[in-house]
Amino acid sequence: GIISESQLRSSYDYIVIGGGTAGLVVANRLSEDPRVSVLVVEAGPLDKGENFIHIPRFVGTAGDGLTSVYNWNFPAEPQPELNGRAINPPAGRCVGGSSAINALLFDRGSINDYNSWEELGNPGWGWKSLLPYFIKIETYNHPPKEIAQPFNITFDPSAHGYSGPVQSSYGRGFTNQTDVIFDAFKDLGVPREVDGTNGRKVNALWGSFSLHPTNRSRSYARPAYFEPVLKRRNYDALLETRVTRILTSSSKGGRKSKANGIEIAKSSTSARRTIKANREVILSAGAVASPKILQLSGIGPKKVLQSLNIPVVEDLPGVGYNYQDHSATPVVQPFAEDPQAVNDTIGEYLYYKNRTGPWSGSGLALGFLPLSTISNRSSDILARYAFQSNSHLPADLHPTLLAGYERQKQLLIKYLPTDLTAASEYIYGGGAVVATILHPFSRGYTIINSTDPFANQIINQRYLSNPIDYDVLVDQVRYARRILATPSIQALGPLGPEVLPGEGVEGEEELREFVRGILSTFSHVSGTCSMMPRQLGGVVDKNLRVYGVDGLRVVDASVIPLVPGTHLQATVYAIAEKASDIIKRGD
Ligand SMILES: Cc1cc2nc3c(=O)[nH]c(=O)nc-3n(C[C@H](O)[C@H](O)[C@H](O)COP(=O)(O)OP(=O)(O)OC[C@H]3O[C@@H](n4cnc5c(N)ncnc54)[C@H](O)[C@@H]3O)c2cc1C
Repeated sequence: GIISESQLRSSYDYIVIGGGTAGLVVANRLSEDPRVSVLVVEAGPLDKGENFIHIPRFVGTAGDGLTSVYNWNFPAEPQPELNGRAINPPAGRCVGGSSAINALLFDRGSINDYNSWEELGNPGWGWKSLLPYFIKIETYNHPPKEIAQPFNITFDPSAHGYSGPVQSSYGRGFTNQTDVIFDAFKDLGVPREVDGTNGRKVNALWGSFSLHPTNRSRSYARPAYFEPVLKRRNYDALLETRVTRILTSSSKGGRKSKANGIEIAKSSTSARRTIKANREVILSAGAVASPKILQLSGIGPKKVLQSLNIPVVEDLPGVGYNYQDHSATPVVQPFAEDPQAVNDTIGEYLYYKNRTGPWSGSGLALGFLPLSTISNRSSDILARYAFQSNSHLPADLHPTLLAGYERQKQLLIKYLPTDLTAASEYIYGGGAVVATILHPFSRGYTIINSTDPFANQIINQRYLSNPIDYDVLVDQVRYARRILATPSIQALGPLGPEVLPGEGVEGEEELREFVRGILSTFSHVSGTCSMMPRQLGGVVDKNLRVYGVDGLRVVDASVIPLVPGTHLQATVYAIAEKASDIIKRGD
């Protein structure tokens, strides 16, 4: 159960750092064996059931801005390619982590996305191996006839799970704007897929939400994986406590280190305390915090550690590097008066009456479009990428990281021309098309510049540092305009003039300037403790074990070596379920 510091045992078999999306899965599965003891340490509190956590109408608002209580508020570096703007990556800071504040989209990437993980040197991580785990996490609730028929919501029953912890369903707030983008895609010749969760995550398709099917509140790691097992006597959760360091000792004649516990603290000034791990420490602090904790523990790029006088436990240049994210550009032609603008008085009434109406959410009609669909210069873009020099990369990049980027490049060049890999995602609502780049070529990093665990780390996403990303983003904006210009969208009218990028903003350079001013994050940070061979800059092996340190694994979004063309939560849950099986087997 939830314990106070005074109730801590002096040791546990497994210690899980971070009670977020992945951490709560691992703690749940490991504690299924009553003979082992499990401790989860989470920095944040339990949420208090606020509307902004639970009601679809308000999703996203908990992650907004720098003031939200359940957001880490990590400050990032100003980005030279974004006119000096900084984009702070939101991240959940409560039981459930980012699954408690995300935008509820519950989907999977394409076959190619996961097969490329396997091809990066990770046997057992392709689509076929992951599908059983995608099925295991999910209870899919078919859309009822009254919405499935008028909105033609199709699905592939064989791709879904029906008894997993996470509820996947549709709200009841459907309007004629919900699926109008499908009509626009028809106008543009984009095909419809039956279901994007069966590995064909391309073209026009419906997406469901991580939403409870009857009370229409968020289904996240807390109700799915935490609450049901809290009574287990071998499961302790310590909240509002930060892990400051992983403790290691030398073993095997001093040649290899071993993780044997953690250090914790309530605040920067409070006394530190240590807890022993008899078997393993599992690091699940998320893609921003996990590399920081490794670096604070002496596991990371030697140069960074030595500059701070941190004793080097293991020189791993990849820790904090290969930082990837999805970023979005809106194109807006607003309604003179939006006929579907949410009336909150009616919305609230319907939600509390019978969980219907606009507050209950809907389904999402999405476009996941291949590069050749959104761009008429796709082969030119890929050819230039293939023959590009490394001048856009930091000059002192470690050779293993270079080798890893090179291998990722080969895979992107192999898959981006195919019709089973999406380059951009499109969503429409309220006069706006939001377009998101799914396979960016730029790579960033996050490194510590203080030995104080309570100090901020440097987060430099290096958005658009690879100039070829501009071409994709500019063409993605042009294609969004084509969507808005279709007869289907125009018939929704009366519409005002385009406000973003704005009428007359046409030339390549003008559109680049628009992108610099508007690009925002889709909060899909990944890659910072990549699962890859060590010679490719990897941090963990295919069993998610940290290279060179026994008894230590990373299980969260940071192990994703190449960001998939999808929203990340289902993928993170699936990784954590697979990891739990691996840990139980002792592989
Ligand atoms: C605003 C937002 C919107 C998103 N929208 C979607 C969406 O609609 N659909 C989708 O599929 N994905 C979405 N995502 C992405 C998805 O939610 C995340 O990729 C996923 O939840 C990450 O899981 P994780 O386990 O890696 O990290 P998290 O779930 O973030 O868990 C990490 C946990 O570790 C804790 N922690 C960190 N440091 C310490 C420390 N030192 N000591 C103790 N605990 C610590 C944190 O408090 C947190 O609880 C969104 C993400 C965000 C932030």
